[in-house]
Amino acid sequence: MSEEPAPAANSAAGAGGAVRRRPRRWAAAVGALLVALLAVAVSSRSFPAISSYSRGGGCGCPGARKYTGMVEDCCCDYETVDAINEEVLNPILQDLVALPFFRYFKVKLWCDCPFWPDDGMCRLRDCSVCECPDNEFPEPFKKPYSGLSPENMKCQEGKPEATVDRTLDTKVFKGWVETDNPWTADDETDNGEMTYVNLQLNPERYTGYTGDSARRIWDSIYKENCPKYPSEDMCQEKKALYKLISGLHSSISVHIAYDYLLDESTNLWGHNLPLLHDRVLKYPERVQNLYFTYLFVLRAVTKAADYLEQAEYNTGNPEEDLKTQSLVKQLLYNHKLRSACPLPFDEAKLWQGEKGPELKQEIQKQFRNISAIMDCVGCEKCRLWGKLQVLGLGTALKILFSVDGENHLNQQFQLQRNEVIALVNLLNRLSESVKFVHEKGSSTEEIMKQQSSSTWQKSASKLNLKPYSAKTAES
Ligand SMILES: Cc1cc2nc3c(=O)[nH]c(=O)nc-3n(C[C@H](O)[C@H](O)[C@H](O)COP(=O)(O)OP(=O)(O)OC[C@H]3O[C@@H](n4cnc5c(N)ncnc54)[C@H](O)[C@@H]3O)c2cc1C
Repeated sequence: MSEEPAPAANSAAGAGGAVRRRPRRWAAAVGALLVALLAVAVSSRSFPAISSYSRGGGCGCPGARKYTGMVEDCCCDYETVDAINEEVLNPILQDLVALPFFRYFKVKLWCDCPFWPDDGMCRLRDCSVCECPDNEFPEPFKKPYSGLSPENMKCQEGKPEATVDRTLDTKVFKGWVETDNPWTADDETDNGEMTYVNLQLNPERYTGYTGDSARRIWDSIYKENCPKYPSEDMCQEKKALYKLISGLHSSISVHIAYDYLLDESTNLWGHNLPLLHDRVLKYPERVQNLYFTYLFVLRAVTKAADYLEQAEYNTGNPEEDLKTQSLVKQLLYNHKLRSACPLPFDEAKLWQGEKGPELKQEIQKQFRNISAIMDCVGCEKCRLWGKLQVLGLGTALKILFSVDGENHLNQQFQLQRNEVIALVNLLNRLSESVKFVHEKGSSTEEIMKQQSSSTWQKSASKLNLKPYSAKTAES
């Protein structure tokens, strides 16, 4: 696997503006215009259906797939992942996460960073999370009448003054237990500081969180907790941890590109395909790691099928709850999925050597650290999704590695309600990323190849504008 080149300065991210800088309106306008032009160029092209896309020639001819064959270290190929994702998994997951059981996530949002002082670097309203009033929860989640007016019944983004009652009714957790997850920092049992968030009202997208603060988080994760050694020096297990984090990172970048603030002055949101290219597509390894993480989490979900099938999905709304149960079953036992990709990832190959138990403890500690670092993310919405997705990964790790001698889940195996919510939402996020990369990947790459600096110069001269430079900005 090739080493990644040093990161280039990202013009697309620059168009969104750096943290704490005054926006340079004309530069932002040109940037937004170019992004919008590219988005139109790409979206006006016709995209073949999965089957013809998969059939592209294997000789570098137009239409050939860039990613073919087995996803590295997994047991399923790219073509199958794309087809199954689009036809089966993505539609089920999209419906599932919109249902009451899966849309409320319990999270401690205001946390002290255990490693360095908080340096909130978020500049957008979209960075902050809408915490939902207690009376928006499903019936069994409710505490007795709270006296809030009907206006407060809906969670409204951008209303930081909205009263949030954080009292929780422990009956909510009926049938669900509070158990420790050895893979994550112990966040779940401390109910007093938890709040419920409606994930549907807080989509993961561009927030403007960037610069030193974000960089420090990723640096600390990669350098201290899952370094990428040269392949030959890296054992399977450490390689898997690196790939999981890198795959998650790719997915976060894809979501930023998918839902980006193209023009702040008109509040225009849309796809930022140059950003997708610069942060993900340009590095094949990042795409590969995204597919790896998706298959890893999918394997965890299917491995826990018996447990998840029998879990209680009670929110006090029988119709919605029945739908939840039915969709969970469709997800777990879909025959197309089971026959096309019966074992997405083979976890039995890990921890086999003499040093297996020792290694497991070491990697568990590193992952717990990564989970604790999420408290240092300086943007509330990024922290919410960072915490949810790291908990989802921790849950996948717990499922895959809580096994008896026969590699079945051991008898005492239990999941918390929040772990199940995190796991399914994470799978949905990854599924969305895989879908977007599959749909837009090759055309974006093709256009980016053709797009040279001359395009920029042409567009800039038409508008009688020059590309951004510090000098012109100051003058
Ligand atoms: C937990 C977390 C959640 C976030 N959520 C959001 C969000 O919801 N919305 C938002 O707008 N911003 C979010 N951010 C910020 C976002 O991830 C970027 O850090 C930010 O946009 C700046 O991007 P960048 O181009 O500097 O590179 P970054 O994405 O910060 O990457 C830093 C460095 O890591 C390496 N790298 C990048 N991608 C990969 C990969 N896939 N695998 C391996 N190495 C890689 C590269 O060397 C790169 O230079 C989040 C950050 C964190 C830490």
